[in-house]
Amino acid sequence: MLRLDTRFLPDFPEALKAHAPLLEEARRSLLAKRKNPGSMLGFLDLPEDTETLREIRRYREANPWVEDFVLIGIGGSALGPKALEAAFNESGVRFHYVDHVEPEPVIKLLRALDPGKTLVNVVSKSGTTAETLAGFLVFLDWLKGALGEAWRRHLVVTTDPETGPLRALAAREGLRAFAIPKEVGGRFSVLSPVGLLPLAFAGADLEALLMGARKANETALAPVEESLPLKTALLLHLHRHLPVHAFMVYSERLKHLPEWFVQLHDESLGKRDKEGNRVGTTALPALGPQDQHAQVQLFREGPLDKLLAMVVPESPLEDLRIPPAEGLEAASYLFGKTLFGLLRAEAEATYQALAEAGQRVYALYLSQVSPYAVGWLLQHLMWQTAFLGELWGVNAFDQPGVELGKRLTRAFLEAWK
Ligand SMILES: O=P(O)(O)OC[C@H]1O[C@](O)(CO)[C@@H](O)[C@@H]1O
Repeated sequence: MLRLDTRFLPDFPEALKAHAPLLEEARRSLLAKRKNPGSMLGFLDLPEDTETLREIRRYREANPWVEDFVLIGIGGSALGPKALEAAFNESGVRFHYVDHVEPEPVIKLLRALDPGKTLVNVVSKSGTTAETLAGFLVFLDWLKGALGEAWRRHLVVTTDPETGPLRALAAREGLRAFAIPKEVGGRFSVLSPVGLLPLAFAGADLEALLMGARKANETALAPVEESLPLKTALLLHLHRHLPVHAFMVYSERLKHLPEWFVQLHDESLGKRDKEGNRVGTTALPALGPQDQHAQVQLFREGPLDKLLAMVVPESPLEDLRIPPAEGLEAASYLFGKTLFGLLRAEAEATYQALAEAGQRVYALYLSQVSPYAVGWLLQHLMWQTAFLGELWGVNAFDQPGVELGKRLTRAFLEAWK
């Protein structure tokens, strides 16, 4: 269950009424694109794809020997699985993310792994990303060297259904490959095999995750006053003059979720609009309670240049009572309380303190950090982003601004050889 709280934004209900026609139009124009090839709205259909889910389950069951899972991918090809696996790993399979090109951690990982118990999953929609290909080449060589002809069983590819170098390699070598549907872009791919395959090895409840995402689809299509993603999109739209959008999550298990959100928000919405104006707000990742001791000072007394979203769980799956101890009277206010009670109190206190400071802040309450609620939250945020693309007049599904850096990297590598 996901619930929006805007109690510190008393002007919001009026604004929602006033902007209902604008929101209706944004939704209508988004959905009108749905059937156009290249509209990249395939993420809306992923929660219904039970066939892919079955295929992934069968693959997982056929490979019970996996003890270490190495995911090689970057950006949208890594951030979603990383966020979800950290929250829902029930299997004890160890996960390693090669979403960088720093040699020392790669060498350390290669030395620690047993190739016979390792599954390498290379994930890239395009199949051309330099960091991913570099990591893949290193691991491919390692698998071949250690396992001889058996290397194929230790490699699984997640890529475009038809095109790209990884798809071609998989076809030539007869490798097991899963498809990221054509109409699904990297940062919208967490509920495709990009996320589902690693999560199957993590033993997460994939059904519940997708069920939550289906609920988000339902609320996105609901009348404006009940449509959660239209409402949060409006909150961001009304505050677009504030340069920073802090996304603060009160859950250790969801500690990587803000990183996933940063890519979703910044890469989708930070661009030129149709008139050539620079558009976008900067998502700032924050974690509670840790960032109460790092960023909240700035949030309280620094510039009033932020819209803050706080993601707060309402109940724990399990809780732990804080025991008393003699001689530590300074902590007596904690005795007998629970860890979750403290977490909730801290989230509430920060929420109120930020509102009192004059920051614009709202909360998204998660019934629990469960696959269902988190699946709902992820799909909700993808809808929010797609709606904002309409409201801000930008294509939320491309990323022209990252191409020059890629071309220059290649030029430097060639010049330096
Ligand atoms: O999945 P790919 O094609 O390797 O891309 C990885 C990431 O690189 C980008 O294309 C550009 O940063 C992202 O949009 C994407 O998530």
